[in-house]
Amino acid sequence: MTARYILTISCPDTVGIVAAVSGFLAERGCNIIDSAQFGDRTSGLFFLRIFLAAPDGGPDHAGLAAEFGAIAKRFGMTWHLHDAERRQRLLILVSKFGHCLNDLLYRYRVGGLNVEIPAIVSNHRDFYQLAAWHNVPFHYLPVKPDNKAEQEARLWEIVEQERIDLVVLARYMQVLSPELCDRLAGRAINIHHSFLPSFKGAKPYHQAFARGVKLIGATAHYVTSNLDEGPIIEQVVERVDHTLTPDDLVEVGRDVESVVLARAVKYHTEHRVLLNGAKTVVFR
Ligand SMILES: Nc1nc2c(c(=O)[nH]1)N[C@@H](CN(C=O)c1ccc(C(=O)N[C@@H](CCC(=O)O)C(=O)O)cc1)CN2
Repeated sequence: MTARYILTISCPDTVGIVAAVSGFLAERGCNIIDSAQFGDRTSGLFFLRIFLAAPDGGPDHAGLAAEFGAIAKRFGMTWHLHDAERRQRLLILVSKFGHCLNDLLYRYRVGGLNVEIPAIVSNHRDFYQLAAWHNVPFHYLPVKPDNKAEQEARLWEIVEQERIDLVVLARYMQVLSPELCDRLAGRAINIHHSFLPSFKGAKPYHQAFARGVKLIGATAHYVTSNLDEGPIIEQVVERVDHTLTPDDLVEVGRDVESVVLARAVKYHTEHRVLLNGAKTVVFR
């Protein structure tokens, strides 16, 4: 079967990057199936994503990567050559609200996400049966006032034991420590139930009700030690009005949160998201 890869690149912007990369691929008989690029004039950085097919009998993954090194060095690239067929391994974290977890598990079941989900972790037992129904191991890791470090150590053990690529905070209502955020930098995505930067922290729907907004939304972002400040991957808004109570806003928000988180997980696991400082470039 023809090997397919996704090449992602970021580097200082200059003339000749696309020509050099496409020339490298053409010389090796690689076919470009899809390509997208962006030059950020503010940061002076260039971003490129190429979905490619390599010829049978040509260089394998390691061979292509080794040969690409010279070009990468010439342009000072941060780059990755991903196996397009490889399913990323997800760890889903959840607390008491299960709509995002339920949505992700259904998309996984019907093949809407090219991933594996070897584990779910929760600080509550509420979704033990949902996990069992989907045949996904469930780990109950309660958080008490004096056990945060031990709880996070056990969480990290699961990340390592299950060879986790991406941690998804699907309404996980515990703040991760700076140490864990550093270990999971660029591979932990949280769904915040507001249209950031509005209404950070806990209870954003009550804040929205009190403010009388006409639009509410949800934001998927990478997790950093600065609460709700991580690079944004996806946002969606929905119109609301004066007739809706806080509980009504929570209900409207459930659907928006589920869609936003699922899109962000899909974009990340398809290597469509590149970090650009405190922001992202998303090749949708
Ligand atoms: N390091 C980070 N950890 C988490 C983030 C983040 O951005 N950086 N996002 C949160 C999710 N979240 C909002 O989206 C959020 C969750 C929880 C809280 C909070 O104040 N939690 C209290 C405990 C609440 C409880 O026990 O129910 C706390 O941790 O003291 C604020 C925002 C996920 N983690």
